[in-house]
Amino acid sequence: MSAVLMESGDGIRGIEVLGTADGQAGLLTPAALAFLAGLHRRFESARQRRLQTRRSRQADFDAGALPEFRADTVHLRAADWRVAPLPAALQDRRVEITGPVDPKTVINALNSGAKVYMADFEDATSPTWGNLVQGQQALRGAVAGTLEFTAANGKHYALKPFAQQAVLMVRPRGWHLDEKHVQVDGEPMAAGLFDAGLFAFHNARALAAKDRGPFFYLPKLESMEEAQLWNDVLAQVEHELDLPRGQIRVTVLIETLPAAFEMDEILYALRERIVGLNCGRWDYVFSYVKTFRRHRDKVLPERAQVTMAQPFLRAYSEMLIQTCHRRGAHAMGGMAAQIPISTDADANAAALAKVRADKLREVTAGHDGTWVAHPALIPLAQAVFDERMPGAHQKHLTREDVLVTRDDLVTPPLGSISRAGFESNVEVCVRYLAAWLDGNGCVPIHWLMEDAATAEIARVQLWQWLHAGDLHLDDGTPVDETLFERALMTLPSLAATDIPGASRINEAIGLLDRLTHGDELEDFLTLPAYRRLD
Ligand SMILES: CC(=O)SCCNC(=O)CCNC(=O)[C@H](O)C(C)(C)COP(=O)(O)OP(=O)(O)OC[C@H]1O[C@@H](n2cnc3c(N)ncnc32)[C@H](O)[C@@H]1OP(=O)(O)O
Ligand SMILES: O=CC(=O)O
Ligand SMILES: [Mg+2]
Repeated sequence: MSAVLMESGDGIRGIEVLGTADGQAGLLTPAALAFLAGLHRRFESARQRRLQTRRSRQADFDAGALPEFRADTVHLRAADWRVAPLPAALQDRRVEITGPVDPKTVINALNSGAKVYMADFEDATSPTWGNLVQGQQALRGAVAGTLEFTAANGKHYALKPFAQQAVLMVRPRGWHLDEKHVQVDGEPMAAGLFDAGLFAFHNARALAAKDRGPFFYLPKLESMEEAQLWNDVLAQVEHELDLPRGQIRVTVLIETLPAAFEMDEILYALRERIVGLNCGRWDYVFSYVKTFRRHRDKVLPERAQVTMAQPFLRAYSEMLIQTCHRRGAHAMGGMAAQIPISTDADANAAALAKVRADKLREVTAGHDGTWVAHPALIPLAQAVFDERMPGAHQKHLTREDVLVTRDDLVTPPLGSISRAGFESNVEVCVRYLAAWLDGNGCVPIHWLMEDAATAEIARVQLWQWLHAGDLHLDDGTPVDETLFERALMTLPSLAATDIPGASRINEAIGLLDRLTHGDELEDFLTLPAYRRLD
């Protein structure tokens, strides 16, 4: 790593940029670095306090406490208030495509015909320095309308005219992650502040001039105080960039179990800029397992059985719809993991049928839009929403029939763990980790989209199953070290294949082995894995 120490007397003293990537000088200008350092100095201690609160809340859960609706905000839940009116560009969000931030994906997604493209620095991006710099450059080119790309096979990619493009939203990384390549006064800056701050610094005025934002998706929040912190950050960004207050708009992912108990509160904390909540189902399941890591009575069945039709997930999504519609916000659905299967027509039809059923469930329940993983799924999702949702949204569906209690949200579904389910968790963890370490944050594995959220479910389940004691597979086999080691032993041969990240397979096996055997559950896979990047 090389270091660029900015210490002229021009207000950017103390900023160190570690690592080099093509084009970084044009992004990390002295003015941009000063702006980022200002955000760090103003908000880092508040971020650390919020992370400490997460740790103490988890200690309570580990001691047997259950999440509960807050007593100190009853008045806020009971009162009538609505979020600020939504901008025209975000009235109709029926199909949103998400994807990593490399130039080809950015162009394909913006050209895809979806209403929105969420450019993802979180679950779908491995945050190598090169990926981050390239992603910020691609997004800057996209906003300027100049982004082009030529692939190694010679295929050329260019943007469609602006009016035909999806609306751009950006998902910065969550509060838990550091960006180690930018150090301020000797501390790594918050990854989310780096992603959102740098994007806003270079693009906010151009987007505001077109009434297009900036628009952000905020991931992995756990409380209204964390939402308030984002609100403070974005108000400061608006102030420094001379944007009108409330110009920056956000959609918040409700993808942690604690946040499900604070939906109203999160909307309230961000009421001047929030436009919707989204059911981030994969991180939500991950968070459920993590929250109840020490609760023997809340062990989930294998990943494939934990579908949105399970009562605890249906309760969460219906409560999200009810809450959003009461407050004038969009209630966005989530992502089915199936992707098109190019090699087998029957399997492809079955996969598409699962996606269609998922979208039908969402639109029938009252969601105002949904996510797809792949451009080929857009027509399918759009057809389902067009048929059932003739208007731009369906916020008139107030879902007053929904009554969700704490027990509805925390009661686990019945189910089992098969040998295939156990082994699949081991394989997915190893293959995903290997790809991530190799710089690829979203990969197809057995024709399912796997990203940091889906892989996390597999990882924390393995830890919980092995630490719960006295669990058995559905064929009676004990869930123990022997079962885990046997499953791991089959995987080193993957290093000789051409799957994404093959060269990092053995490293991934070692890391999963350590994570699964640890006495304490690591909060995020990406924390130890990030120490190995770059
Ligand atoms: C839990 C959550 O957080 S969900 C959000 C995070 N997850 C995501 O964003 C999923 C994004 N999806 C993807 O990355 C990909 O679709 C994958 C990895 C699942 C599958 O990728 P591939 O196997 O490469 O797909 P495939 O080969 O069928 O791609 C065909 C074309 O579609 C493009 N494409 C595929 N997915 C996307 C996408 N999400 N956005 C834009 N273009 C895409 C490919 O670039 C390729 O383009 P080309 O024909 O110009 O070369
Ligand atoms: O970010 C989405 C999720 O499901 O997790
Ligand atoms: Mg997520």
